[in-house]
Amino acid sequence: MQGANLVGFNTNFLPTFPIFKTTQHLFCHLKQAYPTASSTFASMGNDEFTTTTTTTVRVPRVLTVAGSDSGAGAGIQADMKACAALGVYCTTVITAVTAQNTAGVQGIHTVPADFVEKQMLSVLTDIGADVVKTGMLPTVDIIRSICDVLKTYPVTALVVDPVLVATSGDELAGPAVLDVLREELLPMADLVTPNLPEASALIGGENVVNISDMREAAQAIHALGPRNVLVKGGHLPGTGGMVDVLYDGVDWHELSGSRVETHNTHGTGCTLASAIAAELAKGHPMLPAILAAKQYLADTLQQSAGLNIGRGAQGPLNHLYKLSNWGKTSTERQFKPEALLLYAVTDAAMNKRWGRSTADAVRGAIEGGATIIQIREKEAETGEFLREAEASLKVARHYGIPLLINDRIDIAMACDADGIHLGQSDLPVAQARALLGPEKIIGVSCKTPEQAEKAWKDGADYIGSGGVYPTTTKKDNKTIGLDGLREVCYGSPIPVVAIGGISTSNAGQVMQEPRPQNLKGVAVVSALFNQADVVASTQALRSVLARTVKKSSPVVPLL
Ligand SMILES: Nc1ncnc2c1ncn2[C@@H]1O[C@H](COP(=O)(O)OP(=O)(O)OP(=O)(O)O)[C@@H](O)[C@H]1O
Ligand SMILES: Cc1ncc(CO)c(N)n1
Ligand SMILES: [Mg+2]
Repeated sequence: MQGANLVGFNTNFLPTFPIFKTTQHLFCHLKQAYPTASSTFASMGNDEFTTTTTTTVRVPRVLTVAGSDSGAGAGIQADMKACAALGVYCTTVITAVTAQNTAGVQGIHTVPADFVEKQMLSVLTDIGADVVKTGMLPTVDIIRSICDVLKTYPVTALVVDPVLVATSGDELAGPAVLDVLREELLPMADLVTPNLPEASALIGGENVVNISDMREAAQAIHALGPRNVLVKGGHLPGTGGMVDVLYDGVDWHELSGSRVETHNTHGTGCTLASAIAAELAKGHPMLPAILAAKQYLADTLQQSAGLNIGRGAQGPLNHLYKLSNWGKTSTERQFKPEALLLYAVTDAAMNKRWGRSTADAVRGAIEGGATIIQIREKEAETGEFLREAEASLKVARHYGIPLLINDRIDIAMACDADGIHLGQSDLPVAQARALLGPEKIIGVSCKTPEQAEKAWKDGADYIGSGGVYPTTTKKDNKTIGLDGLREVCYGSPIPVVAIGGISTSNAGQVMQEPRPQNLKGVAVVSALFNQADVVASTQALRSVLARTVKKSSPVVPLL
């Protein structure tokens, strides 16, 4: 993940943005931020909210006035998805229907200005909008209609993305609209977001090809009336960093981030402008809104880099990657029950005793044939645990072996581990799933069939069951024996890994036939890590398992 860094941040900036235009608006935004607050706000004369203690949730609203992209990468479709991803309700006024895909624009059908106005009135007289964002505005009449409507129904902020040309190079609005854009719409805007060619067109055709040009262009566009100008650097030559230049009438801010190597950049401009509109609608001031939007765009670009949608040069983003992570569902990252065959659980004290780091222990176990790793850390402080987890994850990723974190969901999330292992008294599975999303692996320790059934119903991916034999690794741990293990296996259909006192001498017994079909392997600590040679100890256990679990062996090759 890379973030947007701010160069030359000026603290005078924040109060100059008129996000809270009236006291009334301030109350609205406070109410928005604290939707469960009761009638305090109402008693301050704000009749927009209920006067009883009933909770009313006021949803932040963005109205996008833009063109439809049939390929759904840019335009109205990008705007809706970006707003949805950021938790904002997005209404849509369509100015043109484009026949468009990842290769370019094949046709444009413009909506008559009076019908654009009709759509705007439908939205504004009923649902209303906190922020209006404009995109493709193909005719002078459409721009004039929008200005007229906005004069009658003013909003908290107006974000203008002066779309002239698509990423593909196709023209979306001719030079005919430039004058009315400059003279009528831009003076009403709180923010205008031209890319380099658009900045150049707005200032009369002078080239904008480097940061110094971007600064000058931003200032010249600011002189046309908008409160803030963000000149986007997506088209800057070179492969290094990405810089957008923001000018607020007083200072320039260079907002930098790293370039994501991807051809999936169709609609980045629309996405950025609507994400800014969404953050403004939530009540954030201009600069924080832009920074938050850039972070969202950077994360989305990163998450979409490997997607393969369409045959054209510029593919779309997965705006909703938090809901559906296409990059992961379609690859080997999905949990495979066979990965439980030889489950290595690290022990910090043991590693310390043998003078090895957790990452070295993990490497040894993987090289010896471990098929999944869990980092279990009972003593370390959070920062140290995270560093150990990150170093171990690097090793595990190198070998393509999943790595889970014991108990600590914060660590698992911070290092983007493959999942988490939870005990009965840890975070409930449902909450862990809500935090980690559908793709991460969640395992739960169970001693009884009832617990196993619950883990399954709550959405766990696997069960760890034991102690099968007495163990010294876990204090006060009840031994359930082989019979207890079998009962747990029959308690649910999800895969089970046996744990507790297992070594080369008894692993064969645990896995012997007849065996419940969902018993997939053994989890071990001491058998691997309380040994002088982790690789050799793991290899020894792996060959015992290979003899008993023949069918599983080919799935995870012995390294
Ligand atoms: N490959 C990339 N990696 C990181 N950030 C990018 C990349 N491409 C674009 N951006 C960022 O995306 C935003 C939009 O950039 P750009 O200048 O390409 O807008 P645009 O031409 O209006 O986009 P479009 O018309 O395709 O919607 C900018 O903040 C830019 O820095
Ligand atoms: C409809 C539409 N709006 C904006 C853009 C800018 O990318 C596009 N390609 N299509
Ligand atoms: Mg654009």
